[in-house]
Amino acid sequence: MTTDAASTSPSVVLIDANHAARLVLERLLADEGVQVQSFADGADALQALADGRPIDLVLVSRHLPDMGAVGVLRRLRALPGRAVVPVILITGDADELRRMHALEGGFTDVLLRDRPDRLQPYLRALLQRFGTQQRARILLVEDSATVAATTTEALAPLGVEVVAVGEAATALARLEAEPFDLVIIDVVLPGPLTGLGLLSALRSRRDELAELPVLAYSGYDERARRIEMLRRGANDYLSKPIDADELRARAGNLVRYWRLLQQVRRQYAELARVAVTDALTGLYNRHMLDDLGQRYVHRAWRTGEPLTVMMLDLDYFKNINDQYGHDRGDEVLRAAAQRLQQQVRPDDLLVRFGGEEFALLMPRLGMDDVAAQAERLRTAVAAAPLAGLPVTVSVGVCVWTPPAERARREDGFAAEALRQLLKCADRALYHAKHNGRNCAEIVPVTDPLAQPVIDNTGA
Ligand SMILES: Nc1nc2c(ncn2[C@@H]2O[C@H](COP(=O)(O)OP(=O)(O)OP(=O)(O)O)[C@@H](O)[C@H]2O)c(=O)[nH]1
Repeated sequence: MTTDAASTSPSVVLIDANHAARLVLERLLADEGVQVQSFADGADALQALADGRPIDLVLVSRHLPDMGAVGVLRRLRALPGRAVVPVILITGDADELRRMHALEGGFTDVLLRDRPDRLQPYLRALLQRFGTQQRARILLVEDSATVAATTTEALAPLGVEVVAVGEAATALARLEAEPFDLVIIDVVLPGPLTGLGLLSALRSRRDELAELPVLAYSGYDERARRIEMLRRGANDYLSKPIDADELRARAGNLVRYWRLLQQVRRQYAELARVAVTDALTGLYNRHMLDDLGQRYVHRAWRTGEPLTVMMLDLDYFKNINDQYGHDRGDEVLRAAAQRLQQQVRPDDLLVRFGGEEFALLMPRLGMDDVAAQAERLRTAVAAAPLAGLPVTVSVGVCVWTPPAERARREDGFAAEALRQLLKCADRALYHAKHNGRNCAEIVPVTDPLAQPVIDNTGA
């Protein structure tokens, strides 16, 4: 029986004389999205396998009407293009000795007939590999059109897209412009940039092309050349004439390695994002304030430009929770964060400091403008309801103007200065709350490392 399916799914040949067992396996394979060709005897199967179409896996039972599984394996290996296709022996009993025998005899693996479910992990791995390679793009850098054509043909069963270029400089331009998962480079190339030059150009970059997998190959199988390519950062090396099976296996490995690396990178970036983001409001959290805030302090010290630190705290927020529930309180917090975010400049740093309190760092904002800015933020919150409720905010502001004479500061200065500036803004906030809320209090500071004087606010 032959199941027609899209040529993009993996192909499995099943050879089993037992009709019922065949049906079970066919169903299992079809459920996994695999194309199945199944046969009841060895001769028919071998005849079908002789046509050279890509096959990803062969499953064969121990006893067939016309020959044993070992006979199928031996004849299969002699067919063109079938030297490395994985062949799994299906058997009713497999004690350790028999299993070892089968593996030594050349079978890839042994599976028990009454445990067809054991086949599933094998199939999943196959499908995963297949799925990964399907979408992969390979750049082939080869000056001979004939070799480029045969190499592209050899890679075809992987389901990858192969783009062939004849020169290293063109390759570099394509790599800069489009995403690829692997570069296959002929070591000897025409033009000023040889294969070795292209490899060095990639490895000396500062972007992710520096790590893009490179499979180098050459017709001159010199040990020294091979070692030099590997030393310069090639991930693998092949000698011409290229063995198509070996090329596919090596290229497939490198593509998988690259995909895995990309996946790990994406996960790492996501983790890093989550670590500095407040889940409720989407604003940066306090960790980010500690980290980025020190850079704001360094920049102010380096340039002499003022830095304003604000603490903004929603008024009587507990009442909102008590009266309307915690969920509504959350909605108000989200809306407040959004409202404030709309008011700040791109290089201001707004974070959720905790609870119903926000911190805002505004570089280059000095005493002349700070009152207007604080008032703008305060009125932005009070102007319209947040999540349907009237809300006001109190603002504590600390404005730091670095002195005209600035010596180099010791390590740890920025962290401590930031801490003091936040403390100062927090004390100003306390005054704003004390003075009736829905207002701003501003404190000027020249040296954040000296205890700031709070009581001379312009309140
Ligand atoms: N819904 C919600 N409430 C929170 C969250 N974090 C803190 N709170 C609540 O915010 C309230 C803060 O109350 P208080 O510190 O007494 O301050 P307040 O009621 O805003 O009063 P003043 O700041 O003095 O104007 C507490 O009830 C906390 O439980 C949160 O993530 N979601």
